[in-house]
Amino acid sequence: TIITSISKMESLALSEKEMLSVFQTFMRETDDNDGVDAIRRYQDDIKQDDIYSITDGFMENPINAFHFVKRMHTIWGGIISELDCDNCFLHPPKPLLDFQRRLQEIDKRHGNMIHVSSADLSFAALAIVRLWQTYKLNLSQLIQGKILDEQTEPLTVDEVMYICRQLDDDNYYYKEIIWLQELQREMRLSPQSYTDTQFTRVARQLASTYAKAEMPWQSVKLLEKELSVGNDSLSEVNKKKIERDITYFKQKSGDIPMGERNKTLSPDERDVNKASYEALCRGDLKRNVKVTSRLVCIYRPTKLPWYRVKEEILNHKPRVSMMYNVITDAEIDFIKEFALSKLKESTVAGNVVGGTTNYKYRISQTAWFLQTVHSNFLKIAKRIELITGLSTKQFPLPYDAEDLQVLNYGVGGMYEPHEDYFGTPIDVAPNPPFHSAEFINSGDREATWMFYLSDVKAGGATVFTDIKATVSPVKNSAVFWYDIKRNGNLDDRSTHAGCPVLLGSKWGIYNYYYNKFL
Ligand SMILES: O=C(O)CCC(=O)C(=O)O
Ligand SMILES: [Fe+2]
Repeated sequence: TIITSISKMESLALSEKEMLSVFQTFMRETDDNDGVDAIRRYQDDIKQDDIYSITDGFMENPINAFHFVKRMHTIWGGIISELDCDNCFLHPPKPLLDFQRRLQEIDKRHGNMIHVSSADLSFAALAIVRLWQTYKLNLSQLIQGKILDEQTEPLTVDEVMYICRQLDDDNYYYKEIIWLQELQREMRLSPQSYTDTQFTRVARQLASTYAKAEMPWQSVKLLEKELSVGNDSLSEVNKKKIERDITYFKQKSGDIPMGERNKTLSPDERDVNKASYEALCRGDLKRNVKVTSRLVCIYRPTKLPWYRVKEEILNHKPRVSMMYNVITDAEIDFIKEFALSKLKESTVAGNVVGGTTNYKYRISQTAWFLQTVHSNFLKIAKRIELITGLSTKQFPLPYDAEDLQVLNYGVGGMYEPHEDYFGTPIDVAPNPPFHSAEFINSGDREATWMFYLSDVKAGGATVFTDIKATVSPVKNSAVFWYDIKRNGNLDDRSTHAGCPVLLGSKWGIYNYYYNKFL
């Protein structure tokens, strides 16, 4: 899926401009008598201004990204499925075949990305909810297209309803109700901007959600209110629909004794469990002064007398440090460019779930590189070795260091709390991209190094959930920590996460070093 990398989406936006131009050619070469109206009709949906307004950084705003994914899926996806329809055109005219061929060329040139699926759209919608929840965004502003101080196109009623349906599919009724109520409130502030059918749809969805949350008497109440408020403006058809719903929900309420109609809404268990992690992501948790008063910055010596690194010690047990100015802008530019076309969906590593993608858990794309792939990679591996004192040897086998992973996060991209160690010997159940031969006798991941290749405008911190530390990405720096104790035991205080990216495109290079204990 495309939404797992912001930078991939930026490339896709370039393809869209080319798609528009071949569509325009198709429009010029055909007319109403060619029997291709099914495609020509899309002319009205395509807003050239929207396509041309995409400039640098556009996709770094999740609302923009959502609008874009929606357009790619519904409009371009619609055109593509018309073109791919085998029985629709018995004698396809030449311009149609040309159009089809040109789109395929664009697709091929840009890495086969132009098919944006309904799954992409659903993930983008859920990303908006995740960001709202994690960063406690103001929902009214969010619906109006505003995140922090960035204003963009508002979410349409359709889009909010779509987001609500995604919540519904996952049984997140509490959140769905909050969203629907906010939407209803927005709409009532300027009723003239909406149709009575829109009001009816929102009210009926809200009623149905209340019923699913086992409060059908609330469904009755709010629909009755909708009838009285909208009395003059509702069409007969919509009134009928609402009346029918009222009868239905009254029946449902009938089964529930009056005394038991005091249920109130409460947040979903799944969200309650995440509250402290989310507070860390916002930087809202204060650490114990006993711990923080012992934290210092040092010039960390290396084997080279003239090379010292600015180290900010963020925690002692286990040691977690930020290292400043350890990669140059030139190296960063090279590596991003080098990695972009090789990015693939990130998998969740480990012996148990190894090699699987899980979009509830991790939303990013990764490219893996041997150090020898280019001198720049070898150079940064050597630098890490110099600074940490850990061996980064890859050959001869076994590895002391894994391949370098270049990573770019997606829309609302994150990596939920986890440990980097495997906990069991890696050669037991190796999974791609791990190859058994390289890891036999390597041991387990004992330390993690992560370069930040970008600043992140908002969100995207690396947080340690046990020691309660929040590390905000700073371009050119790196965070370094130990996952295994000196005695070789796994250190469960190393649990950490990459928080959802709110605004920006987060890039990193990750590297893991092996002990020989297991
Ligand atoms: O991106 C981050 O901040 C954390 C990533 C991480 O923990 C990992 O890739 O293992
Ligand atoms: Fe990690």
